[in-house]
Amino acid sequence: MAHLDPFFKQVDSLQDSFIDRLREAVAIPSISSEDDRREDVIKMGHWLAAQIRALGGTVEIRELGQQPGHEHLVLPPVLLGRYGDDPKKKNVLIYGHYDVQPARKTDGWNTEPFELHVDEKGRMFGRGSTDDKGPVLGWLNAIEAHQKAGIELPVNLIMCFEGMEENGSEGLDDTIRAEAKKFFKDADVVCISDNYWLGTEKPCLTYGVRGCNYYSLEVSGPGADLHSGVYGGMTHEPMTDLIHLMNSFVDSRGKILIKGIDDLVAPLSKEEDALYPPIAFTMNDLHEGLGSETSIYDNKEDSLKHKMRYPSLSLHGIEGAFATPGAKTVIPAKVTGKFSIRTVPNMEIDDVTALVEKHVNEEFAKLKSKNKMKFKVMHVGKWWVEDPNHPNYTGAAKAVERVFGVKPDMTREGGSIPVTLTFQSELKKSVLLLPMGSSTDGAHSINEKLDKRNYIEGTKLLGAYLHYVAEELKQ
Ligand SMILES: C[C@H](N)C(=O)N[C@@H](Cc1c[nH]cn1)C(=O)O
Ligand SMILES: [Zn+2]
Ligand SMILES: [Zn+2]
Repeated sequence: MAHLDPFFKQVDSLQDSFIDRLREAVAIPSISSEDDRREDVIKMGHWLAAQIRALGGTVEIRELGQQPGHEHLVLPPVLLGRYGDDPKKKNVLIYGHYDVQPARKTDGWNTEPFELHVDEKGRMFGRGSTDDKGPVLGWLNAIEAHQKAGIELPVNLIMCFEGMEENGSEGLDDTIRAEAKKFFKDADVVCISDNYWLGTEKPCLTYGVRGCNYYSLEVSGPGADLHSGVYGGMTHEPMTDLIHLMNSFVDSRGKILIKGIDDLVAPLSKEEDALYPPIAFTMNDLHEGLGSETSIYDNKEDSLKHKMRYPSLSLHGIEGAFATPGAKTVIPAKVTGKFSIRTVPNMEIDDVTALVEKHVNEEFAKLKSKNKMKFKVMHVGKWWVEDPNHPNYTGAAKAVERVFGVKPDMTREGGSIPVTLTFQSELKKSVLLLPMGSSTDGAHSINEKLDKRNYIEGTKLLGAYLHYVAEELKQ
């Protein structure tokens, strides 16, 4: 595919303007989980639609109405876009999200999270740089570089970009179901760039994700926060009860202590066991990503299995807890613990929830507390696994070899992208995850970044993939 060379050249010469495009995107604090940022999420959706239109694409802005359970909030729109409409070409459906996780400088960022900061090593710091604004813009960059190189895209693009991915993808599944036989009806394959390489050097193709069941647990008792000197020892304390419950879920080696969870996990076959040793990943890669040597397992195979094919339970935080510096002698009246379980084959969402709820009720009963406890499901998304031998994957593997000169690792993602399963089951088409960012990008963390190399070579990869997958689909 010699005709890709002028495209690659254009990507190189346009790199400064591609970085400016990312700078503009990062400057919009589109945090989907914070009520007072909802306007910014909507603004970001409109900014993205304008970018697509400026490149000659069309966009329908699908409004989703009020957010269920939070009726004071309007859901950000889903963007349904198209670029190219040639009936002789195959159609690639691309998905991404334009919302981001929360970020404040005071969380420990070295630079302002919503100002793109490029350092001397080419690391581009900013919230959303790798998750998922950089990859989404990679698709637009690829279109622009094709135009400037005078090369036609070999496929039509169908686009689906949402603004609630980091907050349960509210409203998206219904849109996909409603559009499966309409807007998405011509899609031949689906490609999503919204996850990460295992390390920093070798690209990967990802054929699975873990699911995520996210829960909250509220414990309340006193009518208001109390003075611990005046009432301590005389009342059931909500925080004490909550800490007991939160401590009963998982041990410090990551073993889930909720009865019955392990029985839901598909057994490891010999064939699957053999997939892990060849993966180019080292304990150093893991330690670099962790920023420490606090890994539970001391070998890569066990580490990878516990990321890719076993469940994990994480404790995320406690609302209402006294969390600011100082030494306030308070008994919080109401505290809400938040935790989630990353699920894997064959764990069904409702079976997991039933076991968690039973466990919580039994543990709370043991406390004989007069406090009130409320267990809630905040959001759920199921795991997904795809056939990695489909032409969607062989095409992508050829594109990786062309751009990076290596065969990609085949991985399953530890994070969750519930829409993968929705696309697979509603459209009955192959879904591929083709990541741009690396393991050290710090998605969801402080100092999130995307390396310039990953952004620029990643843009080439997304463009090259369209050519190779078009070829593979012809055969
Ligand atoms: C992998 C993807 N970029 C991502 O970060 N997904 C989120 C989605 C989510 C949020 N709540 C539950 N799932 C994740 O895996 O945390
Ligand atoms: Zn993401
Ligand atoms: Zn994310």
